[in-house]
Amino acid sequence: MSHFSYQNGVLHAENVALSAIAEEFGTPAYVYSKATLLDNFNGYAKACAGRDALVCYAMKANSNLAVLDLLARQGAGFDIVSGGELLRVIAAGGDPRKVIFSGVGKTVEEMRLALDKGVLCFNVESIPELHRLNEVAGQMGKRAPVSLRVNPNVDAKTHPYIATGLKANKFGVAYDDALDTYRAAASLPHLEVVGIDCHIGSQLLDDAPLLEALDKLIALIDTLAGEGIVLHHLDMGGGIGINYSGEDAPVQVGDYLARVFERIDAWRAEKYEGKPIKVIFEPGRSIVGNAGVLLMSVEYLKPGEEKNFCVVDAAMNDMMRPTLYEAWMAVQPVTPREGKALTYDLVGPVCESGDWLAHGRELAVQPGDLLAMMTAGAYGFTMASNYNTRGRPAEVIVDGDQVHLVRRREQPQELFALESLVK
Ligand SMILES: Cc1ncc(COP(=O)(O)O)c(C=O)c1O
Ligand SMILES: N[C@@H](CCCC[NH3+])C(=O)O
Repeated sequence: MSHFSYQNGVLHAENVALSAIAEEFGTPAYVYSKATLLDNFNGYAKACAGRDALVCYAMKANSNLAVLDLLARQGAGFDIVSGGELLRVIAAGGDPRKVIFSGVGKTVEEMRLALDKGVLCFNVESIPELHRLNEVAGQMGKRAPVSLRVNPNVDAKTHPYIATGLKANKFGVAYDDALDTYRAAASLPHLEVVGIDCHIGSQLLDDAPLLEALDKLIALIDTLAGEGIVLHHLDMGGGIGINYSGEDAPVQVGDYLARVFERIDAWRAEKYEGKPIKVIFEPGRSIVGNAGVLLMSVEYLKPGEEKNFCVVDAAMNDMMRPTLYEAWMAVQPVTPREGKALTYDLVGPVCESGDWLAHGRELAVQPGDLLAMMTAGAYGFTMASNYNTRGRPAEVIVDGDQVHLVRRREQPQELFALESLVK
């Protein structure tokens, strides 16, 4: 459930009017609802209660330290894809022993850092990566815990740019090569094979492809067990979608997890005398997506013969999803006004024709009005850039009637502070 609602004609985050936040912190600004964030995490935690299961929040979706801290305090682990993300987890008070390290391009330095901090597992994506990790662990006198990211070749039925589980994608080890890759991993002295994982794509509305992937992983675990390679955990990745349009009907997290556990329990009962296997999930979007909005102001209205443009102070550098995926994001006035609505393209000040946030929206607006892009908490700020020397937005967390500035707006001078002139 999301805690953004109209109260007395003004859009609120929990008990705080977004207009008050705009006045205090300026726009554009990302505003997050703590209650929504925790509700979403607790949806996973409840479905996992009493089981050997770990929810490793995929922090690429939103890695603000305050968000990580709130989730760590609920017991979350983290799915990371860089050494930088690991340092964020630690800075936020998260436990590295609950960290899963994913990604196709881990560097030697990143492997060293992760081994030194004692992460739970490396999700390895290729044979060369296995060899590099074996070497680095050997130099450090350690054994690296390893899971193979298997690419189960199932169609996630999502936008091609965010599907990851097909043969054509760069991710993971091909299903048909997985057995040989496990044998290679098991033969390396400084690796300890502990698990298996997959992540087939993002914004999945239906869990059928995920369950299909699960069946394939189960079959592989059985084959491996037959060879004496016994796995201790099964990581389903992330991918559960959210309702962007008001009409998307994503599978409920509780229902999906129940179906996963039902299959796993039946399989373990039949083949392993009921001995459980640890289950890991790596959700990102379904934890933070509907917990955030991007608050912006209308700068100019430009009526035209072909199109009307509503120029706002947020842009593609603040929120990439429309430009990158042609993603449809809901936009709502903070204080809806009476009067004639026009059809607008919502665009930012960046010098690119691709700088748009929404196309063809019916809006009754005037310059100075506030708009909120809804469901913007995931892959919003984390994908923001400084293009056009634009400072990235402030980030604010609302908790009931309290407002916390959790990242201040970047100032222009900070954007070139690392640069120097040719001597
Ligand atoms: C390896 C991995 N795990 C988890 C996630 C989180 O996915 P989502 O935000 O769709 O839950 C991603 C991103 O798609 C990912 O690449
Ligand atoms: N960033 C993407 C999802 C990619 C997920 C990362 N593997 C989005 O906004 O939808």
